[in-house]
Amino acid sequence: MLLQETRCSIWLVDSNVVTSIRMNGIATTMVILLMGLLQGGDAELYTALADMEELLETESVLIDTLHGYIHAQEKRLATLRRNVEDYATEHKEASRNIQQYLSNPINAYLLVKRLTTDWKRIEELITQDVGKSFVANITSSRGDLKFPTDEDLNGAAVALMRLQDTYKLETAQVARGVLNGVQYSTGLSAGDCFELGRQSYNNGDYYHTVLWMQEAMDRLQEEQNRTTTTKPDILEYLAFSTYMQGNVARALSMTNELLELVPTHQRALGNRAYYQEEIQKKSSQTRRKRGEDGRDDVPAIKDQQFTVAEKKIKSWVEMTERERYEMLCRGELSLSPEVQRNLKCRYVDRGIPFLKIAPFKEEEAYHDPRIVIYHDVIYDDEIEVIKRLAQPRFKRATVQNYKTGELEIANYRISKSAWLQEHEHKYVKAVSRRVEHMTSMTVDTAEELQVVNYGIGGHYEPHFDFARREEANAFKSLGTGNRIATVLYYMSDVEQGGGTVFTAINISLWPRKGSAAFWYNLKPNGEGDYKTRHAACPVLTGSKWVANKWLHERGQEFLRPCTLENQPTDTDDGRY
Ligand SMILES: O=C(O)CCC(=O)C(=O)O
Ligand SMILES: [Fe+2]
Repeated sequence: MLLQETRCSIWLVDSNVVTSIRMNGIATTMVILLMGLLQGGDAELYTALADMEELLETESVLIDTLHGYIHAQEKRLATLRRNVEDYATEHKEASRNIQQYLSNPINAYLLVKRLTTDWKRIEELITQDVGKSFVANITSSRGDLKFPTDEDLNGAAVALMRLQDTYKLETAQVARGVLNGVQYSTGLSAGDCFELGRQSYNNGDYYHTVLWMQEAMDRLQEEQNRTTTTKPDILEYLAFSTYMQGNVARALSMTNELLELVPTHQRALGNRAYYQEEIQKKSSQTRRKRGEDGRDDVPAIKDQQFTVAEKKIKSWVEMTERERYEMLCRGELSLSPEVQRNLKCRYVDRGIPFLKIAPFKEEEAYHDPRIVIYHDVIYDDEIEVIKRLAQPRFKRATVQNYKTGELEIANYRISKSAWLQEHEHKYVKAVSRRVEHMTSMTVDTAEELQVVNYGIGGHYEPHFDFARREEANAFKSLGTGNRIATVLYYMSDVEQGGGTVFTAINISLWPRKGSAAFWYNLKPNGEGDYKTRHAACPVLTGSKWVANKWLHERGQEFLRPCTLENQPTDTDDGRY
């Protein structure tokens, strides 16, 4: 069980805001997440964890079928064994005194019978294809059973690589079933590692191919019954990927090792000649260069070390957004103590009678842009109903192509989602309308409730929720203007990973079942606030469920009066 930080321990009512206290480092136990309900869904099973539960159902049918097949085979073999034993006994009897045996007409008859009808029956037993009916059984129920496709296998492998990179997971640790120091499963065999390497290879990802083929090799040395893969197979992939990574000498030595094991390996023979030629070409080029300027153009080891050292001390402003995103996902960037001190937690009632009895718990996560978290604003029974309604309608989440305005699937957004309308269930309506109390805006012009479930490595890379000027067509058909604000309900805890991170202001929000994050995407003058750029980190372990409510500009004119001025652009820590 992992611990998750939450900063609020004391909640103060509205009137006490000025004197409210910020508390740091209070740990709350996160609940390990159980997967959602088992229902429909479309292709691309790996994109939502909830859909993958159906694969366990498929596996259970396969296990039953295999047990049935083995049982039938055992029965067949037992009959054959009995028959052969009978034959042997009679034969032994006959061999003792052949003439005497055959002089008995019954024996003579039985011998003939054994070699005619009895043998026919045995022949039938031997040639009988018990397997066919079992395979036919699975094939006929294929319509009901969900089978993953090769695309699913590839998607799941790519997701694992993404997790490995984002969370800096060591290959050997992952192979042992350890994720971020937590032991989860029994681990991977050499053959499993080989398959991961092969998937990476098929994607042209030679970096991960090398990592996983190397791991396959290490695992193979440890495995007692080395049957899950073979050394020559690993060496072949390893050598070529090492070459593609630019290390010809190493690729050559691996190919030589392969040829020692399989001297007639045709591809290896061809590759060896090619690598040798490459090495020769390179060394004559280097000789020529040295002759010209008297020095080697390979960077000195010292220079390389300097580059690495330089990387380590990069400030966050110098980092790429990708680097910041990954650090935020790992929880490695946090707000300065001065900024944290000014963020408050308070009870709010907004003068609404119902909230006077049960006020919202509002936690400030950032000031500019203002991002707040409301705790305990969606209840377990509401979550269960919403998940149950959404899952049969799940579709791979889409993104808008900003040139064409078309919705399409993209690898930078991997999840499944469904839209729910208020009239479908009183809970959908309640959850939608509650947003009005949180935001003091109307949801009359808001989009329907978007329910999202993230599968293995599911994520959504940095993006804006609002449409930028160049995306003029984005919400045209809705006729309600741009997305003025976002309310993001968290409908699950996430055991590891799955944070919502803001890459321009360096904050990470960690999903907590029952909470909701709220922020304005647009400044009061209607311009998009680029500081709201955010992302959903890949889910490392657990299943992540969220629901989006996007509010639009229309109808908010008197609720959030616009100004001609922009909001101030400086954050209170002066970093942006
Ligand atoms: O799932 C999250 O944490 C964020 C999702 C998000 O940004 C979106 O759906 O637009
Ligand atoms: Fe978003």
